[in-house]
Amino acid sequence: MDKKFILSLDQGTTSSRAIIFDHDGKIVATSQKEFTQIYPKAGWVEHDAMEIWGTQSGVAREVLETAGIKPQEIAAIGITNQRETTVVWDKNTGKPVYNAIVWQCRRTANICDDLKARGLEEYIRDNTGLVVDAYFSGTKVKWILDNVEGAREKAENGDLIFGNIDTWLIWNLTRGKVHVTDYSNASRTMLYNIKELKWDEKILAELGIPASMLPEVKPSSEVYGHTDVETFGGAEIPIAGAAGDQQAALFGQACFSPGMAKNTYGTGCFMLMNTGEKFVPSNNGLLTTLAWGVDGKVEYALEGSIFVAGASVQWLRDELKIIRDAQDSEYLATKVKDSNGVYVVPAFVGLGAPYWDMYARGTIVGLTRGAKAEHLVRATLESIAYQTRDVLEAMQEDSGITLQALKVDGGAVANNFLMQFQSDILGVQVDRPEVTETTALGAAYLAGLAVGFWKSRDEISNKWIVDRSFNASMEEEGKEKLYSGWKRAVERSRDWEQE
Ligand SMILES: Nc1ncnc2c1ncn2[C@@H]1O[C@H](COP(=O)(O)OP(=O)(O)O)[C@@H](O)[C@H]1O
Ligand SMILES: O=P(O)(O)OC[C@H](O)CO
Repeated sequence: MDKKFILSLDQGTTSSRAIIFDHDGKIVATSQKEFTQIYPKAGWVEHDAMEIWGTQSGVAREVLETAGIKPQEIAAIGITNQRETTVVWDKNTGKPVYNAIVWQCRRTANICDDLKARGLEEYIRDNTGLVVDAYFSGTKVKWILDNVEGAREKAENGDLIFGNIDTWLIWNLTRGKVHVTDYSNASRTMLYNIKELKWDEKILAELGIPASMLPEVKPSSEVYGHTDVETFGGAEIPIAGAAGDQQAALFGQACFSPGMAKNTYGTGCFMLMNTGEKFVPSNNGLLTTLAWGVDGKVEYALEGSIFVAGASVQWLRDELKIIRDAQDSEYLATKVKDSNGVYVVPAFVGLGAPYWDMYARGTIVGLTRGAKAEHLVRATLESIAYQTRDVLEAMQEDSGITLQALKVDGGAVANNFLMQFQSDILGVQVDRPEVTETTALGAAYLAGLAVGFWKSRDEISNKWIVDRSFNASMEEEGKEKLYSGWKRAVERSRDWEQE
């Protein structure tokens, strides 16, 4: 049977998605399911790893059925995932010993403080490219070993294994045959030495994590194994690519040359710039990370990680209940001419780049008696654009490159008000491509390249098509005044949580 499609599995923070792409890189069918967000305490975030597997395998089967495509027509599967989120499971039973600890979770802030107090910050930055923060997987693994009864003993006996969501999905898709990750995901653990390309023994020892728990690190475009015969009605489909969702989006946006950058607006917002085969350290609060391993080499990226972007729109919808749907935010924001001096700093889980403040918390400032729900909605959307300016400035400083245009993608780029305000506040053109599911597309490209479905990155670059460009039209003085208000608001949010 002709293999005409690639199936991409995009396991995000709030939903599991399966998308089928054709040879033109166009979406043929999509299936998506949201899953439970678990908040056991303030600042803690968990997912049920079995629910993640259940929803992800469910949407994969569903998308094939609804599109009327047989599993035998799928040339390969590509995996992309929310990064850093940590699963530890028993390799004999396949059962997680604890809920997945999500990248946003702040419970390990004290473990991070301890690493800093022991003087490890510089070593970790130089060797993993990361700042010491509860964001990354390493301290989450330690927390599980320290807090789940019997876990440390089992881990030391070699019974427990660790993985981010890519590893967890590949393990389940192959029914426990394959325990791997790719370079991009490994680089988010704070356990992987991105210069020497190996697990870092010193950090593992400092955190007390047995090396036997760790997956084998592989290129991002390679056949890791095949799906178990029972998963997709008898077909053994090659699993041929994997990358963390932000790196996959960089690939899907065809940012293949040094200096090319994209910003993805999902739950959080993540700006990545390709820096080629060079490890570029940051002096301005960004991360250095592995973009991918492809064609026998690894490439690096600079990253600005913003923890809360679209999630703040979900907060307006689910907690404040002032919008019914994320897309209502655009209509409400445009009903007022400005935010009336209101700033929302959505530091619900602390602040990521460039501030790295685990103790910052959400703040609303500038309220007056005339402040309306519309102003709050507008200020929330504007906060996404301001945070992006914070990281763009850091990135231009670190790379020495002034961006002429920014490629954007992710769920929230559907919001035209946000995109226009983004361009205005940056003073940079914002380019939205036709396919905004760039994360899934990047994973599809990685898998397709591994099995010869696509031949080269050049072939892929030619498929990138712009849908709409937004051009900056705000005058300089007004723009700078608004931005300086944001900087003052951020200061108010900092160092708040005292636990
Ligand atoms: N029209 C919109 N305006 C603003 N935010 C939106 C809009 N549509 C979706 N979003 C936000 O985008 C996010 C979903 O984007 P998605 O790329 O699917 O995220 P993730 O992969 O993190 O789950 C949600 O947080 C949602 O609130
Ligand atoms: O689920 P997303 O798309 O918000 O991505 C989450 C990031 O991978 C966290 O690092």
